[in-house]
Amino acid sequence: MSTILTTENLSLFYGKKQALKGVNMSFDEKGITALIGPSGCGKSTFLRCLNRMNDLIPNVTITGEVNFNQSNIYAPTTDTVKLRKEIGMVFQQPNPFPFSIYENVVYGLRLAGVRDKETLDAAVEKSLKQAAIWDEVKDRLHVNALALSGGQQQRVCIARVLAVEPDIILLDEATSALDPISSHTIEMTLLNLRHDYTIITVTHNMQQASRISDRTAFFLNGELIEVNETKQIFMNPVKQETNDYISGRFG
Ligand SMILES: Nc1ncnc2c1ncn2[C@@H]1O[C@H](COP(=O)(O)OP(=O)(O)OP(=O)(O)O)[C@@H](O)[C@H]1O
Repeated sequence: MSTILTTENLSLFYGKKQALKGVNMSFDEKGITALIGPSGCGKSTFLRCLNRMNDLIPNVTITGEVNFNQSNIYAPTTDTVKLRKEIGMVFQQPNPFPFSIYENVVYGLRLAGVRDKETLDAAVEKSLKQAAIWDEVKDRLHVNALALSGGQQQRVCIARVLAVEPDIILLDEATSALDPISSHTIEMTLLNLRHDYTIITVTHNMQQASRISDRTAFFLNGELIEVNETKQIFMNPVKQETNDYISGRFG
């Protein structure tokens, strides 16, 4: 299996406060990695570093490297719009644009200048099928996406990311605002997508991490404490802190 993404000595400061401390981590192509750890340990901060979403926050200083396909995404020449297509992101709160389902899905393609209706139609069908929502919406593609349920909106957001054919999908607590049935549907969707995409997901839900992820990384106070196959992390962690966390001693 080949490595798609690595972080090297990655640190991040919000003003003077250090939120990430020299994180070294590598991600193989395909499969799901879950990032777990107590509130405030830096999981979301780390995730946002992977496609430069922290650039949008004032007073942030980042040191170290994030290498994607062998080049550092923090190089001044990086095209961040292109980067965020290659490394797409799904957020905690479903955030469809106030347009039709169809226009949400083709948004990135239109921005990239795609105009051909057949190409756009095909992308809509393919992405909505991949996001496991095609059957529910195929007869109302021109309805406003905001009219859908939260779980459906989140799957439209996943389809919007998929439409631009990313290599990596980042999810920041993407099911935590949803009801259990919608969460389950998204989990099933991710389990199908893991064969074709590299998926990195922040979750507070340890059952979810153990159900869906291939690898799990445990963070504490801005440090990566341990990363390994999910079974190993939950059954036989190497570090005492990991053991304490997964056995519910803190967090
Ligand atoms: N925009 C920001 N400005 C200043 N400090 C921030 C900002 N975002 C996060 N932090 C701080 O950085 C630390 C790490 O936060 P982060 O949100 O990455 O943790 P987390 O593990 O994802 O937490 P949670 O599970 O609660 O979402 C926390 O102390 C947090 O207060």
